[in-house]
Amino acid sequence: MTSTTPPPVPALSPTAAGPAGAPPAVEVPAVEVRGVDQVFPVAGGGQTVALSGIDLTVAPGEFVSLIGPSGCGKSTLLRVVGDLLTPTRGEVRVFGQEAGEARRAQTYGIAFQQAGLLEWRTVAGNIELPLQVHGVKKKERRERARELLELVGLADFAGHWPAQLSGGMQQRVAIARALAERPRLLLLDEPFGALDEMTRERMQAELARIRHETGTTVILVTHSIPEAVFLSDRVAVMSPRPGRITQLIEVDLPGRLGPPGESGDAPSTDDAPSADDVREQAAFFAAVTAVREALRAGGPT
Ligand SMILES: Nc1ncnc2c1ncn2[C@@H]1O[C@H](COP(=O)(O)OP(=O)(O)OP(=O)(O)O)[C@@H](O)[C@H]1O
Repeated sequence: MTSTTPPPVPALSPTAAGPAGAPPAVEVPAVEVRGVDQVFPVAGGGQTVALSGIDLTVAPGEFVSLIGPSGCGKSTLLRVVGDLLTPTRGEVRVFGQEAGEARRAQTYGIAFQQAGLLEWRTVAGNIELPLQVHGVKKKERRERARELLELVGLADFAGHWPAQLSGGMQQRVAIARALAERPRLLLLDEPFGALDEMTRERMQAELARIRHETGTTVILVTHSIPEAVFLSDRVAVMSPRPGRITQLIEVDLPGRLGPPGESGDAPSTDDAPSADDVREQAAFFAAVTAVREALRAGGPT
């Protein structure tokens, strides 16, 4: 006899629960990329198909890395998300807005491999620049720059000139500047690519902490498998050109710092395992292997 017991009603997740009687509130993704192609014309005729049929959804507060062989379109995809490039086909929405609207609403913070600091402005002056451009009053700018310098561990360097800082310190200033307007989405293109290995690992730990403290959604372009695994909730593996996302690999490292309030077994920044401990976990090596195999399966790197 067939059971007539109704299936259990699934518990509503906090994001799906609306007020009594109201339809459930659906969480708006931080980023939605649908069917994006990017084609560049080539001088003398012809074209380069940089991206083909890209679909990607990033949840609020999530950290996603883009990894793939050189020239596969990682930076192009980041630029499309950041409205620095209009896709040939397809659609991008950022926190429910069309990408151009999101840019005008100052949703983005962007940092690239070169820190790109203005040599004639002090460290604090560089961080204040986007605020100044948008008319924020001097006192408020000073206060925000002070907070950000604290956040990136450069509280004593406000009055220094960029040329007086190491590469790693300059990159921290660039990240502080990208965070100045409290963006909901941080786009990072190889921000640690020019740094030596030790500095790079330290910066990765800093970025994990900054993300944990600010709750910012992050998309990172990187060539480094361990970097992607250390930082990301998911790693998007891309094929050689034309770039497609061939696999999305979830990374779950016990106790690692995650978004605010979701730090796994780690109750606070102080009690979280050290970055070195995270990098020595079996789960870390397993995720590195999974990404490496996905890259190999996608074609030559
Ligand atoms: N503005 C442009 N005009 C023409 N072609 C471009 C342009 N930007 C990128 N491309 C081409 O698109 C392809 C993807 O470039 P992109 O820089 O996105 O790759 P990538 O994966 O970030 O590379 P890398 O890892 O080497 O930095 C490359 O073939 C590149 O030459």
